[in-house]
Amino acid sequence: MLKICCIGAGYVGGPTMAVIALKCPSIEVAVVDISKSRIAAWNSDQLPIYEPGLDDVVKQCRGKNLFFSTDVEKHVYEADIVFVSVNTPTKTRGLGAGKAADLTYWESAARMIADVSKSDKIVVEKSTVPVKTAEAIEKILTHNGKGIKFQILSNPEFLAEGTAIQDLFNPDRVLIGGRETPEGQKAIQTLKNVYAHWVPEKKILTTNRWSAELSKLAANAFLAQRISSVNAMSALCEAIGANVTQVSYAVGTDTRIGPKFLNASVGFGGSCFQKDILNLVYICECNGLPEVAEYWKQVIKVNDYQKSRFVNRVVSSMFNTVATKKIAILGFAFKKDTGDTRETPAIDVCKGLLGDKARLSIYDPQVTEDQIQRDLWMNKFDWDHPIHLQPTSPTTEKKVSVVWDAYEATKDADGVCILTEWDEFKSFDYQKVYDNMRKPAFVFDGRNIVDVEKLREIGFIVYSIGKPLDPWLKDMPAVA
Ligand SMILES: NC(=O)c1ccc[n+]([C@@H]2O[C@H](COP(=O)([O-])OP(=O)(O)OC[C@H]3O[C@@H](n4cnc5c(N)ncnc54)[C@H](O)[C@@H]3O)[C@@H](O)[C@H]2O)c1
Ligand SMILES: O=c1ccn([C@@H]2O[C@H](COP(=O)(O)OP(=O)(O)O[C@H]3O[C@H](CO)[C@@H](O)[C@H](O)[C@H]3O)[C@@H](O)[C@H]2O)c(=O)[nH]1
Repeated sequence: MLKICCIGAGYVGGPTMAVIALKCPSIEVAVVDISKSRIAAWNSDQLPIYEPGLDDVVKQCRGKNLFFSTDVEKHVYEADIVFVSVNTPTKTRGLGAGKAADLTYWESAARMIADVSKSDKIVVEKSTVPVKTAEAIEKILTHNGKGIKFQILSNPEFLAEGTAIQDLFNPDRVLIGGRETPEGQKAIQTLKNVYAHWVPEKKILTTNRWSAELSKLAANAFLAQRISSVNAMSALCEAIGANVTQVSYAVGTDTRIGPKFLNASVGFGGSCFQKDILNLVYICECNGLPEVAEYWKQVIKVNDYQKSRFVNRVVSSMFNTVATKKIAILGFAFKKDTGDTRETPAIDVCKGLLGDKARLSIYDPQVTEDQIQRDLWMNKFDWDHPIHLQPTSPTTEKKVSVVWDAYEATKDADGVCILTEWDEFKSFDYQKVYDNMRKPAFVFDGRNIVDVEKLREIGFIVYSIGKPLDPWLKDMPAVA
């Protein structure tokens, strides 16, 4: 029986391996992690991540051909194929700080593989890594002096959170990069055979390792660039009275452009886009391409601009101060259908409002108070390390309360900010919300999900990204 081990039981390792186990009953899959609490959660009824459809897949395979364990060395030793899906955060110190990927966890996983292995193995890069990481890892693995042969493949993951199971069941493509030698091609074929259990052959692309590594960074940069482009247009729409939804629809009907990923928002979040673009920028700079680096850097600058523009709108609309005012924050996760808050725009918006001394009442159906409090006080990039290495939750800050009921969050509030597009926010009883708020009552929709006209009829002053401005907002101080 072919044995697979995946190092890293996170948002990628967990769902990816669960789907491999489901689709390949003849393969034994072990997912290992240094975090005891995470593994305990994978073995319980309360999985460590919220992902639609995941519970069902895990329940079908766990204990049969899918196992979660902290015995990292045993499972690596036994495996034929070892996936590495550990954190690759942005470096906070030293060379390349603030841009380059920190490969500490990857390197320690590679050294451990070299130490415990007694048989030949295929090692698969699942984490998103800088170009040429496979080569560097190969050097660590092949210097073990034990004569064991390793083939390193790059197999980047393209799933998006909130739709991970659908994405894994029906991927646009599976990308496998390997050496162009006969041994490299054989390893590619072995991994291809795993995916071929459910992915049509024409969707399994094979390349050399550098192309595979770069394609992952490039795909994320292209996706994020679309969002920054439409967000840049949203600022212009507000200035001239156009409607960004109409503009992006008109633009997206051009089949060369396509309609997806053109929703204006308060900004993109998530653990990948910013980190991977910074990584790409660093690689460009290291390869003597400052103009190319500058081009991609702009995608992040526009994203930061969009978040601060939103905060400025809130403050300027409310008589240029939110000090002591209660602002309800609806949604904290970086997108709907996930409890993940890594790099969520809500962090920057909340910090901006707190900087102006607002009181916040936060509601998100999937994010805990502990997580929110930690996010609001953690340093940049600290969030992307294994959980047990992250700072613990600070003492509760009086200006932030976290509640489990959206109506409670909005009660007696001066303003409401919608920061995640949870479906439930679309079908709210906004009359009830209005009746229980202080007047004038403001709604700032960072996701363009509310019916603006209906809310204005109720009496709200409404700001919606990239939409013609409410007459109230037009007379307010200029927004930076
Ligand atoms: N989250 C996504 O949607 C997504 C999608 C595609 C690619 N990626 C990439 O995949 C990688 C993992 O991302 P993630 O979101 O799953 O991260 P994560 O933080 O959810 O999971 C990583 C896990 O690795 C564990 N770990 C770290 N070092 C270890 C070691 N030496 N031995 C055993 N376990 C170790 C951590 O404890 C953690 O549980 C990153 O490179 C990321 O860029 C993420
Ligand atoms: O039109 C859009 C689409 C998305 N977003 C925002 O962009 C962010 C990222 O969304 P999404 O890409 O759907 O989620 P991720 O889980 O971050 O997935 C991205 O990052 C992963 C990690 O590398 C990749 O595997 C995926 O292919 C890539 O889509 C979120 O804050 C969204 O709200 C918008 O603002 N407007």
